[in-house]
Amino acid sequence: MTRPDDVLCTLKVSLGERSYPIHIGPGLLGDARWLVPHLAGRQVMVVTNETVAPLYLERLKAALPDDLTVRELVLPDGEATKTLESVERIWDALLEAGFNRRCTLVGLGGGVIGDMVGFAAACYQRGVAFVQVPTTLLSQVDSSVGGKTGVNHPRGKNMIGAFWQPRAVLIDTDTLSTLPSRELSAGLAEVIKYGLIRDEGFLAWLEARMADLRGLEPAALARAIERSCSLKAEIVAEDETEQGVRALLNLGHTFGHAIETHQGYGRWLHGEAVGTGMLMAAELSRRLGWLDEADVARTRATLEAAALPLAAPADMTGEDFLAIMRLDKKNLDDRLRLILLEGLGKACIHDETPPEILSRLLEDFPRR
Ligand SMILES: NC(=O)c1ccc[n+]([C@@H]2O[C@H](COP(=O)([O-])OP(=O)(O)OC[C@H]3O[C@@H](n4cnc5c(N)ncnc54)[C@H](O)[C@@H]3O)[C@@H](O)[C@H]2O)c1
Ligand SMILES: O=C(O)C(=O)C[C@@H](O)[C@H](O)[C@H](O)COP(=O)(O)O
Ligand SMILES: [Zn+2]
Repeated sequence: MTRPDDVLCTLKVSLGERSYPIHIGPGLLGDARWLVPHLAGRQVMVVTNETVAPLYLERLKAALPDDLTVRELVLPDGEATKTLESVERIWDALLEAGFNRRCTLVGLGGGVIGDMVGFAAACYQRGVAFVQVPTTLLSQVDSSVGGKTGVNHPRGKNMIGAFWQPRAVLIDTDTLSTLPSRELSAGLAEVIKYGLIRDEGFLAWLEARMADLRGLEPAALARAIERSCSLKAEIVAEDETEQGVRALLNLGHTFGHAIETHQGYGRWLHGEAVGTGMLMAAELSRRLGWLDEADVARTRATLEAAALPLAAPADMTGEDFLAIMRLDKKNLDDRLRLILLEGLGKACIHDETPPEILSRLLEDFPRR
């Protein structure tokens, strides 16, 4: 049994009058004290997938008191299942169980589950409570925090969704012990993102500790999760609905989402596409005169140390990129808005990239 003081830390996401906690530590999943205070009423629907269920569902359910009505829904796995049809299955299950407005949805899994459960909660009976229990590194450092929820459309990532904040985020660091190494690397891409956009010191720390992180060294992982969540919480508190600074969290995503969409959801992991996209953003920043060769080399080396791909798909042309990038949610009117780097640790929103410089980058960036 985990004692409360075993929790490594609790952070807070402050949103005006509202706030919610992010609890980070080993063993949280199986301890009622972290989940039960955040339930809205007596009805609980735990939504997970077929990979995570055999690993963690029983442990989570065992922590819930017997006098609650608990239902579970186990969805298929994979980015290709992040669809409205999957969300409809959640709504069907809630209605079938007769759940009302005081129910709570619990998303147990990676970002795909978390994004869908959050969206289901945002819409069910016009909005019910939900709690994020993220089990991948990517979901622990990024998707579980901040309230972006939704599903993909064949024409673009996360095109249908809502801002809907969880009541709490419970990060059980023990769950990372079962994560495949490719998924760990994908999560490291979003961790590196925080260093690149906002914290050069953290980037330097990541360069020094990358081997420990890939080796699942507990203290290194805890520090990476805590710093990432705290940077994300700070940005979301400043700009909940992406009117300004929150767009910086999209570094690498305009290119990365284009790769995911073009290749078919699931072929590239989100973190892999974002890693390549961040290198594209760094190279574009260099061509605009903001970064020097050494900055780009450092970005490339950090991504390489995390075992992330460094080249775009061989079958994707510059025009393929542009066609999808034109639909990006950050764009205003007909202007492409990109997140670029004025320096390492300093990102900016840019909507004046000369089209010929962008097109050349999209054509001559390495392919694999
Ligand atoms: N809402 C946001 O702010 C936000 C931020 C970043 C990413 N995202 C979204 O998150 C998704 C990517 O999330 P992800 O990388 O977690 O992918 P994912 O949810 O597909 O999980 C990755 C894989 O790991 C498995 N898995 C999960 N936990 C495990 C564990 N502990 N042990 C073993 N296997 C485990 C999953 O079943 C899946 O096969 C994308 O759809 C992306 O768009 C959203
Ligand atoms: O929280 C945010 O804001 C982010 O942009 C985090 C991203 O890592 C994440 O992939 C997000 O889902 C992308 O959002 P989108 O609005 O570009 O779909
Ligand atoms: Zn992302």
